[in-house]
Amino acid sequence: MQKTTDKPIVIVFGVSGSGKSTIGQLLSQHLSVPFADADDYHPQKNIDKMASGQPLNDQDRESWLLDLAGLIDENKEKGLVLACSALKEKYRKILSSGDQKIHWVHLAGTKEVLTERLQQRKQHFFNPALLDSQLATLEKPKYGIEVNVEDSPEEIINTVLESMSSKKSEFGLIGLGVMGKSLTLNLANHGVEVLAYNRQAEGEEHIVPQFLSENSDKPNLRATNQLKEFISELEIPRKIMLMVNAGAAVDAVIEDLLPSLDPGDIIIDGGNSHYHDTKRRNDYLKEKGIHFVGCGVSGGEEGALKGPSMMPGGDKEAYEKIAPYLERIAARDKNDEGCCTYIGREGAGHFVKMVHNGIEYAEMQLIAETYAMLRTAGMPIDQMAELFEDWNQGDLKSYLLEITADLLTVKDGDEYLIDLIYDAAGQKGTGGWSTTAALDVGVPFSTISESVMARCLSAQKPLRIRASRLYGERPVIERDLQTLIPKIKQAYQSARVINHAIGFEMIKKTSEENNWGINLSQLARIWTNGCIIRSSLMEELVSSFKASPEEHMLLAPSFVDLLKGSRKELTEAVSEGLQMFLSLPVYAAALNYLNGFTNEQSSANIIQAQRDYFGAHTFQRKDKPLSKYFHSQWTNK
Ligand SMILES: NC(=O)C1=CN([C@@H]2O[C@H](COP(=O)(O)OP(=O)(O)OC[C@H]3O[C@@H](n4cnc5c(N)ncnc54)[C@H](OP(=O)(O)O)[C@@H]3O)[C@@H](O)[C@H]2O)C=CC1
Ligand SMILES: O=C(CO)[C@H](O)[C@H](O)COP(=O)(O)O
Repeated sequence: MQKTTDKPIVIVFGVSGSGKSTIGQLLSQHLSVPFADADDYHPQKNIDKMASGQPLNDQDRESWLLDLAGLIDENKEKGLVLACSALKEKYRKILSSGDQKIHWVHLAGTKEVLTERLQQRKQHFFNPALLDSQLATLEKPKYGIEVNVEDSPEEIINTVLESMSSKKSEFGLIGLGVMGKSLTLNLANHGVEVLAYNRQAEGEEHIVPQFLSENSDKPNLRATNQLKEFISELEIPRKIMLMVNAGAAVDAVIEDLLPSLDPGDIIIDGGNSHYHDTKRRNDYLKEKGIHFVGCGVSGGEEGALKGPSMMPGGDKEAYEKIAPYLERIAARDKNDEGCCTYIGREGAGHFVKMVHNGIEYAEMQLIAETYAMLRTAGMPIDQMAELFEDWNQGDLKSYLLEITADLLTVKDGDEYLIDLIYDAAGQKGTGGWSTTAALDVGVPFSTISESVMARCLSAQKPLRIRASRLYGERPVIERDLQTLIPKIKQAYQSARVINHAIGFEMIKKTSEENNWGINLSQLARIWTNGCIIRSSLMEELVSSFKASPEEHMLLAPSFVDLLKGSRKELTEAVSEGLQMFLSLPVYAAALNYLNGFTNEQSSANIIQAQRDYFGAHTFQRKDKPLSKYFHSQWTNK
């Protein structure tokens, strides 16, 4: 993270003869910060080489530049003006490898002026004949400020000070919706000079002025509804995060930006984009020299403000440039590390966010099914809120359980608000996309796909009303809550474990297929805080995947013990719920997965025989090598 402090770090750079030391010393006096001349930090072998008329090569410069980067770091509180040639971008990259914001001042002059200055120098080790080589080496940056060496020192100092006081923003964010507003404030609260943009759509003209007036106490926060201004007011390379709706809006914003961007600029898509779209955008922008990072963000409005979980993927080089920003605003794990890690190439970041949401869908549905069982068995809402609150103190602790306990306490007049909410679930796509993606790699995904289907079925409310009238009332079967509650608690715990195993298995398989190298333990770590599926189970998964990264989660001894110990309760809870005519698709899917997963002999021999019977699809035999395929004539008729 480039931190801006009262004591700035300024690097005055340019070829020999440009006056770096003179201007640097004057600047240091004006800014009241120490001055250092990079030439004084050259090892003797470099000085000798230059004095003998030989130019330094990159290898000669590397350790010198690293020493200078160390000097900058040592001075980050005191500030520093450093005079240094820093002719190439890669040298400047080493100098700016720390977390300090650097003000770059380029002293530029013509060859004639510079030659004349060098010829007037006395007792200096530089050989004027090397000027040509230095001018050829110089790569002018697109950032920082360029001043003319022919101006007087006073004029140069004034120009530099003026430019430093009218600083551009270091990070841009597009889309001041629910997430964009919170992320912008999060960045600003962490000292980032952030500039936000929201289009001036009809009826939305108030967004930018209102946002600014609500946050007028933050001097490092700016906002505009003029795209041109937004682009020109960002430091180069530009770092622009999009928080707009997934799909066409992301492409539209990219197209609007492209004509004004420069090679090396970085676009970060923080929305819930489809990972195939992210790969496509990655390839498209790469051709144009623009870096693209598809970054899953989870935590909702509050998480985005106080610390979300961040899942960046795509261009690793670009990620490294924005990592300090993302890691700084991310939630902290229990060891105070940021809940943000590079996930993998292409759309890997958005892929894991999509599966995160799949796991989220099923976790939400499990709580909804638990509510349905307890409610049907006669538990009042207030007691259920207390029960969930109690469960949330132990092994079942999770953000989703916590908010459910809370939302069950909310009343509207005399009624619980939950009883007034129309029971048709919405969805924006990620759960369904993850189901399709699971089918692409052939991974069983039943808890998650069932949770998507449950939302689809819930949305058919008018049809359900008619059907319920035709099929009649549910049977009223007396349930003893005291015996049912512990059963459901164990069933809930085991179904959650199975659901997580299904989600992580899908990530493992897809990562292998795409050669993304996703580290499941690290992924679980960044999901321990900030995101919607954070839980104590997730904490357990960090060490479980670390111990056996290649193994199926349900083969870990601790989970084998847990599921063996609660299988009976899971079966009984599902059975009792079904007898109450309740729809429990995710509980049932979890149980069916467990039964299928742990049965050595499945019934798929029948499927294979049927396929071969009607379609000559062939089959393998248990009593023959699996490399051989057989076909039978089958009919005895
Ligand atoms: N809400 C949540 O909990 C989470 C959402 N996400 C994802 O983050 C993204 C943003 O979500 P959220 O903030 O909730 O959405 P909002 O609907 O609140 O905000 C969307 C923003 O996108 C802007 N926008 C939409 N279309 C365009 C366009 N064509 N050109 C320029 N700007 C456009 C809107 O501008 P205008 O106001 O002018 O319409 C608005 O600022 C989505 O991909 C979402 O799935 C991710 C994690 C959590
Ligand atoms: O990404 C999220 C949380 O992690 C969003 O809240 C997302 O919108 C939830 O998905 P849906 O709207 O389909 O329920």
